[in-house]
Amino acid sequence: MAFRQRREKLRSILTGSSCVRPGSVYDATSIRIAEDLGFELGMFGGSVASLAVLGDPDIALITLTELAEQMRRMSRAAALPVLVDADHGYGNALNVRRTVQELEAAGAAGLTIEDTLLPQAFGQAKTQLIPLEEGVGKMKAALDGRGDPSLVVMGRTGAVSITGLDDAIARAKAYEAIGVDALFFTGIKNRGELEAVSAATSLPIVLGGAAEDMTALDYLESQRVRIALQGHAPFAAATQAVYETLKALREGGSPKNLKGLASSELTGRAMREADVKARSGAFLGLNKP
Ligand SMILES: O=C([O-])CC(=O)C(=O)O
Ligand SMILES: [Mg+2]
Repeated sequence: MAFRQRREKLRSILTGSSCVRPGSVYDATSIRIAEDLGFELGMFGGSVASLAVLGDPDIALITLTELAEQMRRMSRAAALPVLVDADHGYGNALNVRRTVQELEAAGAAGLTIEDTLLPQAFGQAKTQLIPLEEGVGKMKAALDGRGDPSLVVMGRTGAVSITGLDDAIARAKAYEAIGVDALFFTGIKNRGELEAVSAATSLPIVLGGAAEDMTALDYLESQRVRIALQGHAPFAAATQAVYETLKALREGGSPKNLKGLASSELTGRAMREADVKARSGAFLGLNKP
């Protein structure tokens, strides 16, 4: 599916009236599994990008080249639209523009640019934000970097839990005024905060995690939340499975007694084996009598 169509699918989620929970994806296999399970959208978080590519924590060590290459691998493997966490855009506003160009070329359906100060500043243990004006410049640069107008650009802020609700609202309104396609909030802890940001803005909302009493889809829909993240359990599940498997083998277990392995049918589906067989027939002359 052309990148444009993937982006239009993401746009239709944002302009619709339902709230979807994206599948957390991080490589070619995970995106295909999410696609096969019927997820409408994949979420490629910065944290799982760091884990999948570097095995490192989410502290802005991954480079734009590495992130974009991982995105390209996913868009080559499946047609599921993917929303990419582009962190702070890998530098200042000019870097943000370049980041948008690279992720667009890699097939992202949408991306988020956040106003967090990254990487962490010297001597500052707590998360800090860049000034609102700098955030505005980054959002402007992100929109300017778009070659395909269907690419979704989201303005993201974690201000609610860092500088407070009023500042979060001021930032969201400023990003909305510039023309971003959606507002992505992290750090919202209760219904009152969500209702306040929703009442003060009019764009579709994406919620990066929510308290237990805020997860009902009809409630989220009533607050214009169109995408609600659910963390990155698939990567944690994969890590545990690799651990258990290696441990069992290291302790002398036999490969045939291992538990929890993908069946050959599931592996075959993830490898798109039927398509490969059909191509082998068509292009390698394997179906000739
Ligand atoms: O975007 C997300 O999925 C949440 C996040 O910031 C990350 O995982 O890095
Ligand atoms: Mg992140």
